[in-house]
Amino acid sequence: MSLLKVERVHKSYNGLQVLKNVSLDVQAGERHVLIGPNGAGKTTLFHCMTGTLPIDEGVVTVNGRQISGLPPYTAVRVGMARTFQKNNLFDNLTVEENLHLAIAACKPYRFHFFKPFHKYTDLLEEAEQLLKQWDLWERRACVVNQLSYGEQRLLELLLALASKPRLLLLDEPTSGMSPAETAQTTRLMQSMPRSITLLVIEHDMDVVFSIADRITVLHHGEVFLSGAPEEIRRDERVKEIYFGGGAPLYAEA
Ligand SMILES: Nc1ncnc2c1ncn2[C@@H]1O[C@H](COP(=O)(O)OP(=O)(O)OP(=O)(O)O)[C@@H](O)[C@H]1O
Repeated sequence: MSLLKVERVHKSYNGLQVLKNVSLDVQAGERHVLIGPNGAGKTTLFHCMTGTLPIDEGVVTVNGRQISGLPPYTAVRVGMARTFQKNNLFDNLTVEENLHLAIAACKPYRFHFFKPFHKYTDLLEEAEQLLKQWDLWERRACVVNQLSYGEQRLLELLLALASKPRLLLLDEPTSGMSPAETAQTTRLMQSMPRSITLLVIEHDMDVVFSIADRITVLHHGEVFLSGAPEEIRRDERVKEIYFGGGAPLYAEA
């Protein structure tokens, strides 16, 4: 069953056409990875899907509900969450405080000035569970600007999970990470329940082929090819697009 449908989307920046007739179908539970050279239009497509940028033409639906042409909070309401290439964290707050804010933002709370924070037990328990589940419990009292870049990116992923999304869009989740952090983030994506559908922009081919059920290649703003990982791996034209041919897209086991 299709969860996300992008149909014939066009987008230009000041006359420069960046997306041309892009269609994409992401099945519920799928791990769908979007690849393509720098400037192919991948992040722009995320912006268009989430309503961060208006699209010129086309339709985006989640679970049959049209979200294109509507404000970004509509995407959140239908269960979409995303991370960005750059972190959007509160640098001077702790890991735990950032998470508390993210959880609170998704709840219909009315905070009471005289109610001590420790009385919001469901919120605190939810934060504890997420921190333990995703290996950030030991780092909960650290101020964000004391974390490594990789830990900050991991925290941002955790904040996206706090909204209990059914569709999670990750924009280059491993960029700038050490090999150990990349491995940890890959494991995290692999271990997410299938109730969360993943659409991931990724350049690291080891990560791509470790997580993908399906891969879509974007090139010059158009869908060049969409298929199973094996199909993409063997396609000479995809190698050509990425590396000018020659090098393998992914080391054969
Ligand atoms: N705000 C903007 N105004 C004008 N042009 C833009 C803007 N944002 C992106 N572009 C251009 O649109 C094209 C697609 O950019 P986009 O960031 O979507 O590509 P990408 O595939 O995500 O690249 P990367 O892998 O480097 O992140 C590029 O030519 C880029 O220079």
